[in-house]
Amino acid sequence: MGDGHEWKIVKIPPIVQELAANVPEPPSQYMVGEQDRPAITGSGMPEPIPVIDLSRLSASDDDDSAAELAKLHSALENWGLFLPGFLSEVMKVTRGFYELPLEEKQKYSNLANGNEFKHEGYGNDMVVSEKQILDWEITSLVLTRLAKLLGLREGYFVDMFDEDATTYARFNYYPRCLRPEDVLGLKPHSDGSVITIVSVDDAVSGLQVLRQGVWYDVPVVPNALLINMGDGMEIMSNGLLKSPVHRVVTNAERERVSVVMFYALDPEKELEPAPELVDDEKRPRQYAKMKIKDYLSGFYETFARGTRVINTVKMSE
Ligand SMILES: O=C(O)CCC(=O)C(=O)O
Ligand SMILES: [Fe+2]
Repeated sequence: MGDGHEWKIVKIPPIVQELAANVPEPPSQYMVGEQDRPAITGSGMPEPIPVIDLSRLSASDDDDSAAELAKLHSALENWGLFLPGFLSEVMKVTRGFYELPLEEKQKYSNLANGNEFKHEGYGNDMVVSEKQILDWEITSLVLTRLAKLLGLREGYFVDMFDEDATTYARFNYYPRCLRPEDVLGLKPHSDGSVITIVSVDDAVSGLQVLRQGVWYDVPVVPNALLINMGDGMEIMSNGLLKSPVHRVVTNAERERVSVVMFYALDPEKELEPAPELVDDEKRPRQYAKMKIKDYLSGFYETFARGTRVINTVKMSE
């Protein structure tokens, strides 16, 4: 995750997109073992993944926002993720951003030191940046509400994202695969971020989430975003919020894409439960302290082996 770590790659695999274009059947190393075979369609849902209205969530303290906060709480307890009622929200946040006073908007300026042009930021040529800022606006709103939900100071999580915090975008492309029952698009994992925003393919499903040992399909909602908790949030919340294990199955008929924004902390910072959420009697500390950059380097290694780095910092009961 852009932490400057260099990876020793044992063998460089072929680019899957090229492979898919040239060979009809996936080679054997892409086939998962018998016990890991993906059921291409997940099980029927015990209840739908909630759609949360972010504008209600941000309303001043009234019944509406309390009800929405309760809904968010149960979404995260049950799924670790939720769908923000999105399109109208983006319009609102966009409008809100442009309505900010000039000096506020210029905090996001695409000019460094007043004269060096950056690719991202507010200014005359603001192409990529708009979405980035909106994503961050949404992320900080959610982080504020999560802090409140956990009984922390509202700015608790937002303030942890200092200027060295890393935002990392991943563009996933899953080619068509003739053996979807044998080949996964993305192995089961939880994200190493604090929070992740996913813009999923608006037509092709594939993302599945694990809940109590059962895989469920995350439904395709056109133009929707999906927000999920990452390991950083599970650790900082001392396990009160869970970072869901998810995977992507392949599809024999259609290719699929997704764009994922991971919000992670400064690699030099330590990751550990918020002291306010640790209580030696009622809720002992569940995770040991670890430097973010060590966590992230462990992340890639354990991901490659199909295990979870979070298990390495879990305290034994
Ligand atoms: O493709 C997706 O829907 C999810 C991708 C994902 O989980 C990831 O990139 O970490
Ligand atoms: Fe993920």
